[in-house]
Amino acid sequence: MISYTEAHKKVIETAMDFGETQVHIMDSIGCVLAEDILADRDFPPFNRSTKDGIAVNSKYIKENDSLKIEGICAAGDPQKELKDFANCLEIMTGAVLPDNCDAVIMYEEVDIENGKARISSSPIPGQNIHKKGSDQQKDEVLLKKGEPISSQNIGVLATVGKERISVKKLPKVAIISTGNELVPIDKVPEIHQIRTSNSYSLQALLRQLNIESELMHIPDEKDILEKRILTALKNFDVLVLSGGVSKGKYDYLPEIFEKLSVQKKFHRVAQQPGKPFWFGMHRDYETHIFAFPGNPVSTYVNFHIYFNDWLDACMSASSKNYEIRMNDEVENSTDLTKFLLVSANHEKAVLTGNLVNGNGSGDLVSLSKASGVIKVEPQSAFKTGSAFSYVPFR
Ligand SMILES: Nc1nc2c(c(=O)[nH]1)N[C@H]1C(S)=C(S)[C@@H](COP(=O)(O)OP(=O)(O)OC[C@H]3O[C@@H](n4cnc5c(N)ncnc54)[C@H](O)[C@@H]3O)O[C@H]1N2
Ligand code: MOO
Repeated sequence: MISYTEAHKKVIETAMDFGETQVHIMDSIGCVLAEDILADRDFPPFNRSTKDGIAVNSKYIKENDSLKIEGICAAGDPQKELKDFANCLEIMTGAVLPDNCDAVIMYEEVDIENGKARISSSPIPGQNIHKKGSDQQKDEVLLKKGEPISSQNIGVLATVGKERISVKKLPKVAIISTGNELVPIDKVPEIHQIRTSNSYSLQALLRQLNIESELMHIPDEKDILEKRILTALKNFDVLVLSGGVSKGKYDYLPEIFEKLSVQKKFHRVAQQPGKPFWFGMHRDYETHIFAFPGNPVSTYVNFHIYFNDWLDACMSASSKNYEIRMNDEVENSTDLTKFLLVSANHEKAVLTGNLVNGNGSGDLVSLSKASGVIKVEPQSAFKTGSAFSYVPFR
């Protein structure tokens, strides 16, 4: 059995590039940019008024002058021109500063009467003007290839006219549940049966990562497992399985993978939950297999501590590291790396957490009370207030 650190390293080592694809701007949130996004023009593209008021030429006017109003510059009007430098033009926020003007005085500082504007102070050149190119200049890189696209980035993409964007392609994933005790969620289970909750948790997690996936259920029968897993290996980039990898008489998956020539990278990790995790790759089809143990907490935690980091590596994105201070004493007297469920809070800008009590890795409702897990090294004990590496669920 290998350690969690070794297992994690082996998973990350198999990360691969799935190529690029073009998506509509509104389907790009959360995707990773596969192209640099350049400024198609200066930002702002013209000297832009930041106030509603009057545009003037500061060199030709002084305090208490009464300036004749030549006209109005609205946002959306092409640039106008101040004819007489001692006059002014009314101007609206977002309008192009007229030619021969170098300052804007806001309405609150002007008295307008009979087509004239009296000013109470001398304007400073450049006041209330958002200067052309002062934010960014044409052809500057606004968003870098490799950056994840956030909602803040959407406005930037829109303003440079990128309706379709080149992003990193995400893997095609099949979620496979195994086990004769499982029934679909629209069926009422017999007393000895349960509904297949892991399939939906996994699909939800993948959806949060923008990955659409296909659900499959395969009964515990070797011939059917072999046939259907072979088909899935040929048609998907990743198979995420839950269940069927431990020591049970019907835990056929490791032997089926071997029969189908899937290269085993490891089976079983010195960790809890999630010890019976099986991970491998089919060389010919380049399909990755994450076969998570069936207990719901094991499946869910393993997805976070392996799959998420693997996907980040595939997207050349760096995984985030969080630290949390625990309000409880924490102890791990086993030889396994433990991942304990915690509920986290922000206290004075510090992330703090409390242990979530649960009934082990079969207690899926305990997951709903948790916001993530902390990693606790084997044979260790910590006082209240100690810091841990934290993996958030959301
Ligand atoms: N002799 C041993 N027995 C077990 C060991 C061990 O080391 N030696 N490890 C235990 C650990 S730890 C785990 S975790 C489980 C994992 O077993 P499997 O991966 O083989 O999973 P199953 O036996 O098929 O199922 C376990 C449990 O999970 C439920 N399950 C499975 N799939 C789903 C699903 N899609 N949705 C909801 N729940 C699911 C299943 O009904 C079982 O209750 O093995 C221990 N045993
Ligand atoms: O490790 Mo198993 O994942 O505890 O139930």
